[in-house]
Amino acid sequence: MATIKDIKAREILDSRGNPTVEVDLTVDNGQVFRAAVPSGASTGIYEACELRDGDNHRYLGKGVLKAVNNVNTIIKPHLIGKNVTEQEQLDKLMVEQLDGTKNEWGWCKSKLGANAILAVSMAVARAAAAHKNLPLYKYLSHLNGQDNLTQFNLPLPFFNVINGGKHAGNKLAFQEFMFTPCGASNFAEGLRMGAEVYHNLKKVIEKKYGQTATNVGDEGGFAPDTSNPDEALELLVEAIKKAGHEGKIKISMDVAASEFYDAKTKLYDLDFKNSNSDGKHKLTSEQLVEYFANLVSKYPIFSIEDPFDQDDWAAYAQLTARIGNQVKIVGDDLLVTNPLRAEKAIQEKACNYLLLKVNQIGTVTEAIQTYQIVSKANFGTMVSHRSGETEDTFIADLVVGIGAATIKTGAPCRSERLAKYNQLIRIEEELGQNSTYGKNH
Ligand SMILES: O=C(O)[C@@H](CO)OP(=O)(O)O
Ligand SMILES: [Mg+2]
Repeated sequence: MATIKDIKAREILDSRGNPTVEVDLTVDNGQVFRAAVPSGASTGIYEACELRDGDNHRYLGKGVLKAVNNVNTIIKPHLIGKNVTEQEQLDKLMVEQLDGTKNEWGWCKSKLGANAILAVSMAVARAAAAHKNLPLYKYLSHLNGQDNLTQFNLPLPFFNVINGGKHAGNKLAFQEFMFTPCGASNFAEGLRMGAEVYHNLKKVIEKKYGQTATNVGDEGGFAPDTSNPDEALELLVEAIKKAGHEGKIKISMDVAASEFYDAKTKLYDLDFKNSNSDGKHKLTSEQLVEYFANLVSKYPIFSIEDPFDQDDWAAYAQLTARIGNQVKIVGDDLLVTNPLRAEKAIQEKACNYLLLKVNQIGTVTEAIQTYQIVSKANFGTMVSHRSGETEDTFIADLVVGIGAATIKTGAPCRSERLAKYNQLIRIEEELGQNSTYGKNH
């Protein structure tokens, strides 16, 4: 048995220079296991609570000293002496007994903070994996109810190379334009192709808009000064051709439409970042359905994430009925990795793919639970980073461990993104013949 001897939380900075929570968990033999939580910018309103301090002084972003203090003074005394292999019980103890806050969508973690709870939850999983002498992905596969697997799949990576929405200072409404090297023969080759397209995209953008247009957004993607999604897609198609990977790549978008929906008028403003807007780019849900159907007929599109606002269930169902057999309709703000919202989406046939972000729900146990719920309904799952990231690589092991088919963790540049992609390279190398790539997406 490996028991918890000490837990220490601290405030560190994420990739945007905002405070976030990191935890060091020490077990009885003296080994220390570390975990850090990421933070979103286009956060869904139904996500578990990310506890932030009231102050705005020390940094541009608000601090997380309350969450840190909750780990050090409330969670720690209750976890000391507990067995690290009891993930589910420990997560339950933190969520239900120590926190205990609930809303219509279940445990909302607003007392201790999902950021406080998750950092501990992830560190517990790392400690248990080490105790069982397993790489983290194999231990997470055990938590997913699959013991002694010998064969693992490496996911298709989705590189976010053109940034818009809340993640960039251009006028592009859609937040992310991604591509995936589905024609690669393994993950390492896929990552190389990713970098090749990325570098070619830089040249294409430079030629079209000039040197200053190659500035990057929060996730390392370029942020050219266009407001037109079609134009962004054309740039990507050209870069793929230029890199010589035509036919081997598919494209995905995260529209992050909650960011530009007006609940009063029920309109989506595709020009929401343009202060000189003539107001001509406001679309109804029905018009947006047509818009997406048209894009799907023109480009090799794999998935569309958050095509509508997080409460526009009817529009989701309409789009899924219309093009859901050709493309994945991915729920991020819609599902927020929440078991109850996942069940509602299944019932209403609102989408067919889960975006899984561990910090949206706040424990490893609940994240896996949501994955299992959607998997039973034949949804696929894309594991995801946040726009504010750290060097923690937990999600790379998670995607392989639970067997999710796809992952998005930004552009193939910037270390907080590459930390995850590079960890996947290592896992693939370790598995050797026992790995496949890009299966079951
Ligand atoms: O919307 C998203 O999918 C994410 C990650 O790319 O962004 P954020 O972390 O800002 O919510
Ligand atoms: Mg999203």
